Amino acid sequence: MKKVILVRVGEIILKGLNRPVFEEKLVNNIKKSIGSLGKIAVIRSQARIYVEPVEDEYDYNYNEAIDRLTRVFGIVSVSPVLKIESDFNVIKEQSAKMVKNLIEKKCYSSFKVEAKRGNKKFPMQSPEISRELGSHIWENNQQLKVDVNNPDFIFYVEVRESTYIYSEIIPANGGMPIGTNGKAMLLLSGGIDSPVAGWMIAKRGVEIEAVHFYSYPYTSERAKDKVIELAKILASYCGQIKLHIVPFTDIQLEINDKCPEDELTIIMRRVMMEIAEKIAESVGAMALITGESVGQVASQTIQSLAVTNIVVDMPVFRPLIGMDKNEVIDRARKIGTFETSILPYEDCCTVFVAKHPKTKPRLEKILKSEELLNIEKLVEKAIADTEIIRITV
Ligand SMILES: Nc1ncnc2c1ncn2[C@@H]1O[C@H](COP(=O)(O)OP(=O)(O)OP(=O)(O)O)[C@@H](O)[C@H]1O
Repeated sequence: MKKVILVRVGEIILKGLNRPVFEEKLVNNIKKSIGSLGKIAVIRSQARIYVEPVEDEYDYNYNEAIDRLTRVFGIVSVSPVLKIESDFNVIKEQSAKMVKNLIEKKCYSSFKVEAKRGNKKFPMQSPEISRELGSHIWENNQQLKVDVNNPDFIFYVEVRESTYIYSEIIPANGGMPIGTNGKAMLLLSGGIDSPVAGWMIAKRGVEIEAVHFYSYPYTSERAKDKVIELAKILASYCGQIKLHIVPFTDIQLEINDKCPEDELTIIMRRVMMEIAEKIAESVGAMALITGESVGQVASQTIQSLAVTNIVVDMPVFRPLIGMDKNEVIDRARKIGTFETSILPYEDCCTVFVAKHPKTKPRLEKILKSEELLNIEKLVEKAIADTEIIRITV
């Protein structure tokens, strides 16, 4: 008898001839995610993946493994499953026991059994298994009634070489396995939006690195720790993240000193994009990601986004572009970044900020203001002094 986790995959099933490549990536990502929990095998079988201990009765941190698997992109759901011998007496005994445990924890009052027979050597057919097992479960748990139309829970039995019994299907995030869609560079602030933006693109199988602009001493060590914490939460989905912390103070002081006050934000944003693109190129990332959304703040009008965008050649992914703040907050809560994002530490964007920033900047005017700057060397120095932190779970 083994405590197994049944993993269901989503979109990669549609990948036709490329499917094995995607599956292999997913299996590797699963191994990386739970490898530290013990001697656990990851077995591919038809459209499913089984995560199971290498030895019978082997004890491992089952709940932690389930939790980690629900974060691996490419998985649509998981089920905690008991793998037992394909012998009907064993199936009956273990099923009645499993249901007893279940109804001690949850107040269920009705159920039905759904059986699937994959092993044609097994002497009973699926409807007979469902019927016989249903009545055995009921005899041992008479507070339950059978309801085939609208049961409180379904008890699943899959008879293959071995038999798998379970009742729970835990939804995961779906998406594509990380590493199947190239690499992108996330501009990660300490706010609510950019961690969600990074999560959404990572979900599509894109490996993520992150760049954070840090204006010490105008922003504190704690602001930096907060960004590291956000990157750690993202790494719990992505496996690992390389975080580039760029010292931005000298550049901000130069912009603050030489440029019109109402252009500070837009010019600062353009320099950030330029630096992020340079770092992205140096690590083989092919796109940038930001947490911008149309109309959210002055620097996110269409005119501002256009003036920001034009400074880089790489595609800029803005997955939140059409989302309302509330929708972003909901997502941030679900993925677990919200509580960290709202910690009240300042970001470099909030330190040097205009009272009335331009909402409709004109490119010619911005370029003219940028001529006053002498930042090429400062940019080079900021990149050279960038600290790299490798974040793993
Ligand atoms: N200090 C920073 N380091 C890295 N990227 C940043 C930084 N500040 C802003 N950005 C990037 O610019 C985007 C827009 O930032 P802005 O401050 O205008 O909006 P925001 O809605 O407050 O974003 P967020 O909630 O992500 O902080 C952010 O989503 C992020 O991608």
